[in-house]
Amino acid sequence: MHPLLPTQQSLPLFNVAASRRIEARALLHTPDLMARAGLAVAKLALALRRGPGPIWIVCGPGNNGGDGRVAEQLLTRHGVGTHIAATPPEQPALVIDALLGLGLNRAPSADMAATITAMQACGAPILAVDLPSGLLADTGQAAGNCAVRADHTLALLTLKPGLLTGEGRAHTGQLWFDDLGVTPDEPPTALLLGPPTRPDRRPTSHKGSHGEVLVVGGAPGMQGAARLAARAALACGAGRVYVDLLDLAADEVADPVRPELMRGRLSRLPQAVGVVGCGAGHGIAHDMPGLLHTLPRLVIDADALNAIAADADLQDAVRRRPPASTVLTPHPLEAARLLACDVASIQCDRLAAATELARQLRCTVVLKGSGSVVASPGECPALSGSGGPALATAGSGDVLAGWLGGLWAQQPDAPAHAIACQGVEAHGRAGEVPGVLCAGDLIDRLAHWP
Ligand SMILES: NC(=O)C1=CN([C@@H]2O[C@H](COP(=O)(O)OP(=O)(O)OC[C@H]3O[C@@H](n4cnc5c(N)ncnc54)[C@H](OP(=O)(O)O)[C@@H]3O)[C@@H](O)[C@H]2O)[C@@H](O)CC1
Ligand SMILES: Nc1ncnc2c1ncn2[C@@H]1O[C@H](COP(=O)(O)OP(=O)(O)O)[C@@H](O)[C@H]1O
Repeated sequence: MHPLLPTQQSLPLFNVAASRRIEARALLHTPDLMARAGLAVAKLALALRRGPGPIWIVCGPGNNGGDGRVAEQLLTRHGVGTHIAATPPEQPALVIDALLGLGLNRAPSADMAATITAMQACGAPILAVDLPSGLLADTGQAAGNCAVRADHTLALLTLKPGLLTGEGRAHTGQLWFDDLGVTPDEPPTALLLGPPTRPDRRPTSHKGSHGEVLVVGGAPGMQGAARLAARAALACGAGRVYVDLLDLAADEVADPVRPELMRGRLSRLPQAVGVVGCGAGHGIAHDMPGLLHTLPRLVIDADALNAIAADADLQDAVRRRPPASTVLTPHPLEAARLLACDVASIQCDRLAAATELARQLRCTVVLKGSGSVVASPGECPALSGSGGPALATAGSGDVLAGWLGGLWAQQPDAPAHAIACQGVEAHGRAGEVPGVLCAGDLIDRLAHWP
């Protein structure tokens, strides 16, 4: 067994209803699923325990608790000290959280909440069985005020989306997976993104082979955002990158730090990939009809999203664009504006929110944040398990938009969904560093990744 992330391949994710169906069919020919689950838990517990103390196993009323009890029997048979109770032993070497799993259907009862608090306070590392108790498998939200913050989570039978999006990453710790020898026999609810690829660069290629990007944004005082996007597109390998800085005199340089970048205008670059909205302010609303009408491939971010949210005609213009030609990259607040709701409504079910926005505007949506979601009409939604708080800094979203533009310039025939999946995963993996990653440094890491 090894930690799941970063994944070496794309993996299917299943919500509660699908996991239940898969489990029911598997039990017909594999009745010892719980024995397999308990064995997997016991093996991992042996590897993770710290110190000579007993392993504290907290078992709930359902099959999640059943997995814990099987693990307890196996560990005892192996000569390992165990303690099954709602209260801790002296100096436990590990806590196995088998209180609540897939069957969580309401906020934990007061007794359970007290046990969760005791697990958290006992000082030993916590291994959650299948799901951290109190975390909803479909959405990654806590069902009540408290959910276990595990150091490790061993997902069993299926991987659930809530382990990876919403608050999931804050509760699961290191993620492990055992499929219990069962191959899922139905389509996934979503896909966990595998390693991203980069476009080939043929030995005989020239800059004209790698496409053009036009970044439109950068109102006065916010030019950095547009420049970050343009630098990211350049670092990604786009052949030529132009910047249309709003309200900057036409003879000023695009970017004093990167002389490779050029000034450009929509009228001269009707075939470029547009990356629009980064640091654009309200002024971008005026340019949006022309950009939406003209450019064959568009990545729309930040203020351009706000302009669309505020204008039904622009929303219609987005919907009328050819299929698979538009990517929107909202963070949760921008998504809330586009769906006319609040951030909590977006975050309480990120997969559903991204899918609904993609349906309404008939385009690809990247809902950013921990566990970014890529949703497009007619596609299985994708979830990224990559990225982390090092990316929670101004400008990292501009870098993503520019990187997507750079990828698309080099792969003009690729559909929006494929570009978004490649870019989101590359951006997340490049952003996995301790501490904080400034946006400019993120571009360097992306350029040299993998
Ligand atoms: N079957 C197998 O072979 C396999 C099973 N597997 C394992 O089974 C797990 C799923 O088991 P499960 O369906 O029994 O659900 P589980 O999470 O144990 O909880 C249900 C119980 O909790 C209760 N309850 C719910 N919410 C509550 C709350 N807030 N506060 C208090 N109580 C609450 C609920 O009560 P009720 O709603 O009925 O009142 C019910 O009694 C899965 O996660 C995995 O670990 C896998 O290893 C694969 C093989
Ligand atoms: N905690 C986190 N975990 C994973 N990714 C994150 C986290 N915080 C931020 N990010 C990523 O960083 C980027 C931030 O984008 P955005 O909010 O638009 O910032 P800005 O507008 O400042 O560029 C998104 O791609 C988002 O997914």
